[in-house]
Amino acid sequence: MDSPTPDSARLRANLGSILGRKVRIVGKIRASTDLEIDSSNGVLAPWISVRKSDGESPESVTISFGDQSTSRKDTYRLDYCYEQDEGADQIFSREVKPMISGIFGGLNASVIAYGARGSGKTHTIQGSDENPGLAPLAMAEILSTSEEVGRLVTMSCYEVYQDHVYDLLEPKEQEVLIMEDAEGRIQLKGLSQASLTGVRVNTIAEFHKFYFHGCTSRKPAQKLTNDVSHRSHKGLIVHVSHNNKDSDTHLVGKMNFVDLAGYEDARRKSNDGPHLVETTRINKSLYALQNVIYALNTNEIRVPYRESKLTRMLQDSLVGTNQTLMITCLNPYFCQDTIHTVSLASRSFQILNRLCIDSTKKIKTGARPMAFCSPKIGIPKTPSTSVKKHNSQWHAIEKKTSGVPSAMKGRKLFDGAHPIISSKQDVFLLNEHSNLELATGNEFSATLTLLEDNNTEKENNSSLVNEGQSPPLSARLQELSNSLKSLCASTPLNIKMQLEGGNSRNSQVCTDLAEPKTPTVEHSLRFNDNWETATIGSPREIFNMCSSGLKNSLVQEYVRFLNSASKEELKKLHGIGEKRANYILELREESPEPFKDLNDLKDIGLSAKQICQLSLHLGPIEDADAAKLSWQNKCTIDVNRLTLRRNQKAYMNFGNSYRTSKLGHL
Ligand SMILES: Nc1ncnc2c1ncn2[C@@H]1O[C@H](COP(=O)(O)OP(=O)(O)OP(=O)(O)O)[C@@H](O)[C@H]1O
Repeated sequence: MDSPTPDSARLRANLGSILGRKVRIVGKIRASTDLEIDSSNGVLAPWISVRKSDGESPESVTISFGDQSTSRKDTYRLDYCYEQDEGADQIFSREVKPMISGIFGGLNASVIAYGARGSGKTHTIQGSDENPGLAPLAMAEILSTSEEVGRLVTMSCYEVYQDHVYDLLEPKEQEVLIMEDAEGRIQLKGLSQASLTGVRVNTIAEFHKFYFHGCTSRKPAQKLTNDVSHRSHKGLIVHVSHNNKDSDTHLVGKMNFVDLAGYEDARRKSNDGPHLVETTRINKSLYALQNVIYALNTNEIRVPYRESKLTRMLQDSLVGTNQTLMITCLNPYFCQDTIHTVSLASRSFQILNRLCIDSTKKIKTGARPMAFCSPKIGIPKTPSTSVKKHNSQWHAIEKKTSGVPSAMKGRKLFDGAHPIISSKQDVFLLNEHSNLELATGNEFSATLTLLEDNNTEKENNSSLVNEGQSPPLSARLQELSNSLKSLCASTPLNIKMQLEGGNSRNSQVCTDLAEPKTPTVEHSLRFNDNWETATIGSPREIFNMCSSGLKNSLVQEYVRFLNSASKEELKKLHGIGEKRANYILELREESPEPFKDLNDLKDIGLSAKQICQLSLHLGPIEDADAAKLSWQNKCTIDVNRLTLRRNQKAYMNFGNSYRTSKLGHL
C-alpha cells in the first residue's frame, strides 16, 4: 500500500469534515509478538488483507479477513489501514501531528484506540520505552510547540470502570463528576488538574513519570473491588492553555487519548459472574461510543452522548469542528472479535460514501436522496437489555451480509425513509422494472414500476438486513403483487393486469430484492383516441408530456379535418386555397382517408417548410401561443385541453378510489 505524504494525510484528515463526516476511522494491524512468531514455527499465514478502494472513494481501503471457518469473505471499508510493519511513529506523523496545530488554534482533538482484546490498543496509544506510542509522541510535539508559542501544558489521567470515572494521577475513592458549564464545556470535578491548574508538564520525562505511573498503578476502583482482572477504559487529557490564568479564556485546546478496554463477546464461556458484568458494561460503553460516532458521521441532530460516562466526558471534544481519529486495532491472526469491531467501525465510515453515492445515483436514476437510518436501529442501542441480544443481532448481520455490514432497519414499503446503502457496490440501480399496468377501458393506464437491483457488481452486494419488525421487502413486494393481482381479478372496473412480455426480467415482480428501494409509481396518461403513453415525473416532464400529447392530438385533429372537411372549411385553413382544397377532395375520392400524418401533406403540394411551420403551430402550448395560432387551431387546442382535463380528472378519481379501496391495507 502506498504511503501517503503528511500533506496528503492532512488533506485526508480534513476530508471527512469537509464532506460532512467528522470522525476519521483508520485500522492498525498489530505486529506479531515474539510469542506468536515462536509458536507459529515460521508459518505466519496472513489473515487480514488490505487493498486500496477504487471508485468513488480512492482514499479509503477495503479490509477482508480470511475466515477460517467458512469460505465467506466479508469486506469492510475504512479511511486507511496501517499494516503490521507500520509503527506508531508513522501513524503519528500522518494522522496525529496534523491535529496538534488545531489544539493551539483553539480546537480539541481526540485519538481513540478501539478493538478486540489484545489487538494492540495500549501499545498504539502508550507504547513502550523503546517504541513510544501516540500519546508520548504527541506530548513531545505539544511541549515543543508550546515552548515556542508560550503556552502552558497540563495533563490529567483517568479511567472509566463500569461506568464510573476515577482519577489516576491522584487516586482517590471518590468518583470524578462530569458537569457541563453554560458554554457547553465539560467540567470534570474531582479530576486532578482537569481545571487548568494541574500537573505542569515541562519535560517529556515528567510526562512519562506521570503517565506510566498513572496507567500502571493499582487503580482506585481496583482497590475498592479487590478485583484482579479489572478491565477499564483509560484516558489522558492534555490541556494547552494561556499562561495568563486570570483570563476567562484560559484554556486554548485539549487533546484526548483514549485506550479503550478491549471488546470481547460476552457470550464466551469464560465470561461468568463478575467477568460477565464487566464485559457487559465494557461492551455497553463501546456500543455507546459507536453510537456517538455514527451519529456524528451521519450528522444526526441528536448525538447520544449521555448514554455512557465516557462519551459524556468526551462530548466537548467530539462536537463541532473538533477533530477525532478512531484507530481500530486489529489482531493479525484469526479473532472473531476483531471482525466484529471492524464491522462496527466500518459502519460509521460508510456514511460519507453513502451520501456521495446517493447524490450521484440521484442524478443517474432519479431516485430520491437517501435518508439515513437512526443509529438507534442501525447500531445496537446500549445493551442495557442484554448484551447477548446485541451480540446475536450483530452476528446475525454478519451472517446475512455478504459484504460491508450496513445500517439497516425495517421500513414500511412506502415510508419516507430510505435504505442505507453501504458502498458503491451496494447501490441499487433502479432501471429494471416490472410493470403492472392497469387499464380501465380507454381512460387511462397507471404503471406501477417496481425497481429491482441492477447492480453490475452483484457479487459484492450486501443483503441489507431488515432488523425491525416489519416484514422483509421481498415479502412486502410479493404482498403488493398479490394484492394487485387480486385487484385485477376482482375489480368491477374490468381492470386488467398486463405484465409486459418479451423480457422475462420485466415480466414479474422482483421478490428477491436484497434491499428496499422505495418503488416509484409511474403514471401514464393517454390522450384522445390515439393513445400515447408518457411517463409523468417532474412538473417540467409533466408539462412536456402534456405538450407533446397535445401536439400529437392536434396533428391527429388536423389530418382528421383534412380527411373530412368540406371545401369551404378546408379553404379556411392556413395555406390551403381553392386549388389545394380541390386537390384534397380528389384525393379523398380515391381513398377515404388519404392523410395519416403531417408527411402526407406533401401530397397536396405543401413544402417541407410549410409543414414544419404547420407543426410549429401545432407544437407545445407556448410555441403555439407565440405563433398566434389560427382560429381553427385555437379551437382544436381548446377541445384537446378539455379532453386532457377530462382525462386527468378521470385519472385522479380513479387513483383516489383505487388507493382508498385497494392499497389501504398495504
Ligand atoms: N506493534 C507491536 N509490536 C510488538 N508487540 C506488540 C505490538 N503491539 C502490541 N504488541 C503486544 O501485543 C500484546 C497485546 O498488546 P496490547 O496490550 O497493546 O493490546 P490491547 O489491545 O491493549 O489489549 P487489552 O484489550 O487487553 O487492553 C502485548 O503483549 C503487546 O506487547
